Amino acid sequence: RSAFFMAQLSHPYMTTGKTIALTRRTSVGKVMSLLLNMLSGLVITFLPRMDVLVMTPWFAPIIWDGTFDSAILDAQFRDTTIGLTVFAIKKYVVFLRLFLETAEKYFMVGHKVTYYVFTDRPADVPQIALRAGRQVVVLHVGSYRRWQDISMHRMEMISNFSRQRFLHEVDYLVCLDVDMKFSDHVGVEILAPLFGTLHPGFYAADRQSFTYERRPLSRAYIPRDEGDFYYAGGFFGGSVPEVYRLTTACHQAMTADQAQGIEAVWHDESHLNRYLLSHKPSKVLSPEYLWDERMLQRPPLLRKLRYVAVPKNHGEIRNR
Ligand SMILES: CC(=O)N[C@H]1[C@@H](OP(=O)(O)OP(=O)(O)OC[C@H]2O[C@@H](n3ccc(=O)[nH]c3=O)[C@H](O)[C@@H]2O)O[C@H](CO)[C@H](O)[C@@H]1O
Ligand SMILES: [Mn+2]
Repeated sequence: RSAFFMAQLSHPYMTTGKTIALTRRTSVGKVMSLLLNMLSGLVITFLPRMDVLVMTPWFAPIIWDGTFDSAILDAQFRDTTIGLTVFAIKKYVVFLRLFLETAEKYFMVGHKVTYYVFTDRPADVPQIALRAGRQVVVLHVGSYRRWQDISMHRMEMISNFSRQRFLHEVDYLVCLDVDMKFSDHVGVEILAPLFGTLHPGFYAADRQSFTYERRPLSRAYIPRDEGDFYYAGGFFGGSVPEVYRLTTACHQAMTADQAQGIEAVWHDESHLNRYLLSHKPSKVLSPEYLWDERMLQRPPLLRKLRYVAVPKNHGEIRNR
C-alpha cells in the first residue's frame, strides 16, 4: 500500500497538463475519491492503525496486526526461551492434541519453546511431532472436584513451579487455557515483563460494564470508577519473576477470599484483573490473541484470529 502511494506521488500526471485533462473528464466525486485514496495511503503509511487504540495511557503498546515487524523482533529475541503453561486436568486432556499441534504451527516458530503440560492424566498426553528446539514437559499434578477450583489453582501451581524450576529453565512464561487452538502467528511480539490480553467480550466496552468483582469483601474488588481494561483469564504472561509475583499474589488473594467465605465472580480472572490494575502490564494484547467465533461476530478491525476458542459442551466436559 505504501509503495503504491509513493508511485502515485511521483507519477508525472500529478504535475503536468494530464492532470487537468483527467479532472475535466471526471466528476467532483471521482476527484474526491482519488484524494481520499491518497489520504488513506498516507494514513496507512505513517499511522499503521487509525481504527484501534495502539497504546495504553501508561505508554504500553497494544499489539494489533500491522503494528510490529516480526523480522526485527525475531532478531531481538533470538536467544530467548519461552515456557508455555497449559493445564489439562480430567476431561480437558481431550483438548491437548489440537492445542499442541496448532501451537507447533503458529506459536513462537523459530524460537526455543518448552510446553509445560500440567495434568492428572500423564498417560493421556498425546505424542506430537515437535520442531527443533522445542520440548514437552509433563507435570503430574492433583485435581479438584469443581472446575472453578481447577481454574483458580492454576495460579498456585504456576507460582510453585516458577520457583522450583521455571526460573532456571525459561526466560518468559505464557499462561494459556487449553480449550483453544492457534489459527495464526503468535510470536515474540507478545513478550514483555508483564502482559495481559483484552477480553474479546469487553474490548469496546466502558469500565462500568466490565465484569470485575464488585463486592468490597473480596480481595478482587474493583470499584465502578476504577479499571483500565477487562483482561482475559486465558492468556497472560511475562518474565518468570513477574509471572511468579503475579501468580503468588493471585493465589494469596484467593486463599484470603476462601477464608472469608467468598469466591470472586469470575474466579482467577477476577483476581488477575485486580492485580493488573495495580501492576500495569508493559504490553497489552488485542483480542486477535483471544477470540471466540461462536460468541462474537468478527469486526473488520480484527484482521487476524490468532488464538480461538474450541467449542466445548460444558455439561460433558466440566466437573467430570
Ligand atoms: C478464555 C478465557 O479467558 N478463559 C477464562 C474463563 O473461562 P473458561 O470458560 O474459558 O474456563 P475453562 O473451562 O476453559 O477453564 C479454565 C482452564 O482450566 C483448566 N481446566 C478446567 C477444568 C477442568 O476440569 N480441567 C482443566 O484442565 C483448562 O486449562 C481450562 O482451559 O474464566 C475462567 C475463570 O472463570 C478462567 O479465568 C479462564 O482462563
Ligand atoms: Mn477456556
